[in-house]
Amino acid sequence: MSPVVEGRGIVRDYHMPGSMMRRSTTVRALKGIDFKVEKGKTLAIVGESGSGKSTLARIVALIDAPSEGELLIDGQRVDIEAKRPGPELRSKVQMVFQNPYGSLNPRQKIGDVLTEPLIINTDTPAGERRDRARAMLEKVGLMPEHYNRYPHMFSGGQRQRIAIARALMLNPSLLVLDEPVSALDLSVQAQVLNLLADLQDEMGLTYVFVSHDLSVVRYIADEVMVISKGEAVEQASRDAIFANPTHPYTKQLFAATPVTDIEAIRARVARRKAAREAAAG
Ligand SMILES: Nc1ncnc2c1ncn2[C@@H]1O[C@H](COP(=O)(O)OP(=O)(O)OP(=O)(O)O)[C@@H](O)[C@H]1O
Repeated sequence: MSPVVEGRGIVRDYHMPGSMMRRSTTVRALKGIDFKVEKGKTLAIVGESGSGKSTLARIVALIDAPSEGELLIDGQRVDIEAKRPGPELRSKVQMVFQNPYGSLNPRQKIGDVLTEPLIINTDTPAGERRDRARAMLEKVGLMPEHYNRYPHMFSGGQRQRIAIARALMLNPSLLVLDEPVSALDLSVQAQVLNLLADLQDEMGLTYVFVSHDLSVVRYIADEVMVISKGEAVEQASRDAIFANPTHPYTKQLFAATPVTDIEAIRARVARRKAAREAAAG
C-alpha cells in the first residue's frame, strides 16, 4: 500500500524583490526534505521558529507549491506547476490552522461554514448538506443546534472543533495541522488532542502535525521529523527520538524545551493504546 503522503526532495525558495537600496535575494526555506506518512499515522514536524515548519505544512496541504521536488498524495503525483490542485486532490487534503479566531468568518453561521466545502466541491443536495453538517457537529463534540449560531458565540476550544469539523466535511484522507492547539488553554488543549486522536482512530485519518511543543508531540505523534534551517536533521519514531535524540540540534531542542507533565501524558497514551486494543477486539 502506498503512503498517504510522500515528499521527495522538497525545496522551497522565497524570492525577495530588490529595491533602490537593496539587491533582490532568495531565501531557501526548505532544502530538500524527504518524508512519508502511512495511513492512520501521525508525523509531527518540530523545529525552532523559522526552521521551515509552516512552509512545509502549506506545501503538504497544497496551499503552496514546492520550488523543486515531488509530492505524492495516495500515490498520485501532484502537478506542482498547476495553479490549483484538481477537486479530487483538493478534497483529499485539508488544513487546520493555529488560530481558530482568525480562521472563521465572523459573519458566517456555523452551518454555512460547514456546508461551504460541499457547495464548492460537490453537488450534494441542500438537505443532505445540512444533515451532514449537523452530524459532523456531533462528531466533534458539539451539538446539531449549533448549526445556526455564529463563531463569536463559541469558546476558543469550540471554535477549533468547528475548524476541525469544516476540514472533515469532504472526507479527506490527510489533515495538515499547523500548531492546532497552541492558542488554547492547557486543559482545552488536552480535550482537542483527545478529539483528534479519537477522530484519527474512527476515520483512519493521517495527520501531518506541526508543533513547537514537545509534550504535544509526545502525545500525538507516531513519527517525528526535526527540522533546522530548512533541513530534516533527524527523523525517527516518537519513542526512539524521545528516548535517544541523536542529532546535536535535536538534543539542544529537547534540552531547551521543558516536557511538561510527562506522567500525565504517558497515562493518556497508555489509555489511548488500551482503548485501541479493546476496539480491535
Ligand atoms: N512568504 C514568505 N516570504 C519570504 N520569506 C518567507 C515567507 N514565509 C516564510 N519565509 C521564510 O522562510 C523561513 C521558514 O519560515 P516558516 O514560517 O516556514 O518557519 P516556521 O518553522 O514555521 O516558523 P514559526 O514557528 O515561527 O512559524 C524563514 O526564514 C522565513 O523568514
